[in-house]
Amino acid sequence: MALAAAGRVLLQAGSRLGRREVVDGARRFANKRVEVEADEAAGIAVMKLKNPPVNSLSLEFLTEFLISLEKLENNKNFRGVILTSERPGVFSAGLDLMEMYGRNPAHYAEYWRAVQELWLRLYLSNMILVCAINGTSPAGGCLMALTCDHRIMADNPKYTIGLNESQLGIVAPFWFKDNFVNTVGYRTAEHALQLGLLFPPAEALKLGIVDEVVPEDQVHSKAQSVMAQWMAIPDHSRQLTKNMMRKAMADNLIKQREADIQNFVSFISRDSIQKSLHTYLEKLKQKKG
Ligand SMILES: CCCCCCC/C=C/C(=O)SCCNC(=O)CCNC(=O)[C@H](O)C(C)(C)COP(=O)(O)OP(=O)(O)OC[C@H]1O[C@@H](n2cnc3c(N)ncnc32)[C@H](O)[C@@H]1OP(=O)(O)O
Repeated sequence: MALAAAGRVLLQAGSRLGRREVVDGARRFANKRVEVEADEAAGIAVMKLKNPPVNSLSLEFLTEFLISLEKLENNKNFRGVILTSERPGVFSAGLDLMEMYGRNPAHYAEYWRAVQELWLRLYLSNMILVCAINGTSPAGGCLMALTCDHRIMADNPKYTIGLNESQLGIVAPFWFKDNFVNTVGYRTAEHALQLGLLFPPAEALKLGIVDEVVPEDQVHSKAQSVMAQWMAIPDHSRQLTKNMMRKAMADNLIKQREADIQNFVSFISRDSIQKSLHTYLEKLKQKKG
């Protein structure tokens, strides 16, 4: 119910957003931060994250992304979505640090609700989600990929993926942790989460964070062929199976959603946590100079 109500609000906002055009038979919805190439005849859409410079998951990005996803979910002709980055090199830098630094509690609460919504919508999507990870994908970026049914990563040792929150002096919340544990197993997760490890493609493959590693120029063609394989499975049996595997974990967040928001707000508002974020942001700046 809560998801449906949130969806209606998003759709109302969505009707005021976006530009449409038809390119090579595929409809393109181009919001500012998300580009969707929607091939209705094939039943497949490619969603490209487009939030320069590093595809951080800002509140504006999350709103636009959720609107685009909702449009696809509401059109029964669409059965599959390929998630990728419009900027090869960075899939997503994760949650936007500026949404969690120096803001007020009401802003933190609004932001966290949107982050929860992103995870719930992707994790519980009835559509087939294939992630074409064409760049680095730390923390929230990794979480987005973990919600997908199949993950393909570009074979470039410069790219890394994982949940590095610990390195920032923050803590991955229980539902990030649960999604990670269900993907890589308890011991690997315990080790990687405490150290905030980021893994290059070959290691990510060994641990099961990604399902395949392919040469960089083949990520998209591979995503299309994997999608074709998944599309051959009857929707009803695939969807019921997905729901059976995922519902309990999603319900666990849904029933504690408000408490999780309060927990985030009080954690992120602490002086010590704000100081850690400040230090991390400074480090990012220094890396440039
Ligand atoms: C109880 C609950 C507790 C709280 C739970 C919170 C869970 C948090 C989850 C997260 O996702 S936290 C975010 C984690 N992300 C990172 O650690 C990635 C940081 N970024 C990088 O490592 C690099 O930027 C990059 C992604 C490897 C790309 O490197 P590149 O050299 O291409 O770009 P940069 O010069 O480093 O960055 C350009 C520009 O973008 C800013 N920026 C980078 N990442 C973020 C971000 N996540 N949010 C906001 N802004 C970001 C960076 O500072 C630069 O800004 P300017 O200096 O140009 O102003």
